Amino acid sequence: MNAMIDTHQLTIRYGDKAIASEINVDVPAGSFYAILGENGAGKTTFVKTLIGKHHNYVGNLKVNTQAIGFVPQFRDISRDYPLSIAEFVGLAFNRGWHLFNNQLEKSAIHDALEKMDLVDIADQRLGLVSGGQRQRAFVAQALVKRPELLILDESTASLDHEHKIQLLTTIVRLQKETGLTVLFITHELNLVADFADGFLLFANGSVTQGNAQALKKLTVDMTVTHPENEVHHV
Ligand SMILES: Nc1ncnc2c1ncn2[C@@H]1O[C@H](COP(=O)(O)OP(=O)(O)OP(=O)(O)O)[C@@H](O)[C@H]1O
Repeated sequence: MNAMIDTHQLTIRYGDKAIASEINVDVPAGSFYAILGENGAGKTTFVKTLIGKHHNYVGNLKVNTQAIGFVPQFRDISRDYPLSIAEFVGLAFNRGWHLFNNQLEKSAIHDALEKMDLVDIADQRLGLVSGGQRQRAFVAQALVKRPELLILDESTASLDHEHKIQLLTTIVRLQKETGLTVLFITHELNLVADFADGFLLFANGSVTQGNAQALKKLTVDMTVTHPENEVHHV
């Protein structure tokens, strides 16, 4: 299968300090990969490198698409945020606050809203909807330009269990139906162990790649260590 992401002896740094060294990974196109590791292990820096926002690295990095949707970890949306969900999703076209989207853009916005099950509430203000609906809107905005690679940075972290499952189910359905490649940064192995095709584990300055079976084993091992059932320290 074609690789979506392919690295060879990739070392990512801040200044002179290596955050992750000699990374050799190969993420197949169309797969769902969990990105795992403790706080500060380098996951976010790795994805910033993939999307071209972090340039301090040596070695080889190939990302086989320019069409990348990224949902960052933190977004400050207060209750008085003025835009509706549809307007927020339309910001992907970068027209600032005056939203005059053309027909093609409008249809792409509608598509993204549909994919994330947001059509019925598209006119509601983003600041006033539930946390789960807001996360879906963030993902919809990342989908507007029809990416081939979708990267989510802890998108389920703030949600209750039911909404975590709902969001993930939608994303996995999209991945299967459209051949999207998904990188999902998470601390919750239990959440992804049943359907991820593989994982990249950031630990001790290096990265280990594993398949679905290895992820299940890792999850069992970690759940024994962390009986609260949510794994925060890999
Ligand atoms: N702008 C920066 N300058 C210098 N060092 C940084 C900068 N941003 C992050 N770091 C360091 O790089 C390391 C990796 O951080 P990164 O945010 O990539 O980790 P992470 O695995 O995404 O963590 P988390 O799970 O907390 O989001 C950390 O040690 C962090 O302190």
